[in-house]
Amino acid sequence: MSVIELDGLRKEFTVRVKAGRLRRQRRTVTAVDGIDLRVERGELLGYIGPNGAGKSTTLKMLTGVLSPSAGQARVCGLRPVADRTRLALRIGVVFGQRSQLWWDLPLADSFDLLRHLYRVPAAAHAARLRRCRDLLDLDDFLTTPVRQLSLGQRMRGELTAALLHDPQVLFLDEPTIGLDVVSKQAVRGFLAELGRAGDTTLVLTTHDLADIERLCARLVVVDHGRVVHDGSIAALHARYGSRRLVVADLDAPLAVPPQPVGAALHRVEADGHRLVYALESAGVAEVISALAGVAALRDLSIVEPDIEDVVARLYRSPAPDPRRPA
Ligand SMILES: Nc1ncnc2c1ncn2[C@@H]1O[C@H](COP(=O)(O)OP(=O)(O)OP(=O)(O)O)[C@@H](O)[C@H]1O
Repeated sequence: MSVIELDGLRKEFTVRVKAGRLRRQRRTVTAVDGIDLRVERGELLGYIGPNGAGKSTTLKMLTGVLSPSAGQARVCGLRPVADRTRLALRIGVVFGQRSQLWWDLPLADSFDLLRHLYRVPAAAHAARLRRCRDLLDLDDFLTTPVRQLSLGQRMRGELTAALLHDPQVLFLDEPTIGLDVVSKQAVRGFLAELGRAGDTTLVLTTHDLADIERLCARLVVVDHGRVVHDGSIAALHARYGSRRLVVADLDAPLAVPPQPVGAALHRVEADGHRLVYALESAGVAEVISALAGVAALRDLSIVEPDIEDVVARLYRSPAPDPRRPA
């Protein structure tokens, strides 16, 4: 059994829109438009899409906050809405914009309350808290009231709070939003460590693609409520033909730049002093040897394909045809 099973999951909202000076008309917004998905134990899944694609609505259905309009969701074998209380013991949730901590209490007291709420045995609680304290550097602010914590400190507290009952699945909605680089690294490092342990399934939605690159072996891209890509980041690059680039700076421009087999001359810059090759079937060595025979090389660098570029191209492509599977 997969940890997450979605079959034709759909959510429609009815909204009232202005139709003239006084009249209002009902309109149906399809936020999630038939999602089929299987996520296995220990998978780290990036769930991304442009604004309004239906990511949060999907997470809300998976965590029992919203009922689907059609289709089915199973998380840890449970129906998220009908079995919400039992599900709460098996999942952890971190929503960047919302808190599950007690605002006026010191962070440590929130953790203690959560221990009682989830009925975690004292020894197991202490061991898990110790691990989070070490990995997330919590000790400096454990006695600080939550409302006085910085955003980065609070997020580290939220992650701890979501994990103290040892959930099978952790849902994270924009966990690094608004964090500085150091806090981002701390959060990503912690999640990577959690992923390496292999027991917890992670579902991560984010607009920060560096989160995905650092953490997720599998990427699901949604648009207009439908899945438009499901696979690795490498598969996404392959699908959109993004290639590694070799940037060669020359002492002097060449009248005829070489054309190594398996690499395309992508751009000529700096009045011919810089040649940029896109690798197709050739490797970096072939480009270097083709250049070394005819030019004096001053510098050489390799530019990996940029996930931001390829995802932007995917977001700009036309809306998926609802009659065709992604
Ligand atoms: N409660 C609601 N009532 C009406 N429409 C809603 C409601 N919640 C979401 N929607 C609509 O459903 C669509 C999907 O919204 P959702 O918040 O799931 O997108 P998202 O992918 O999480 O976007 P973002 O990246 O901006 O957070 C949007 O068109 C949104 O306006």
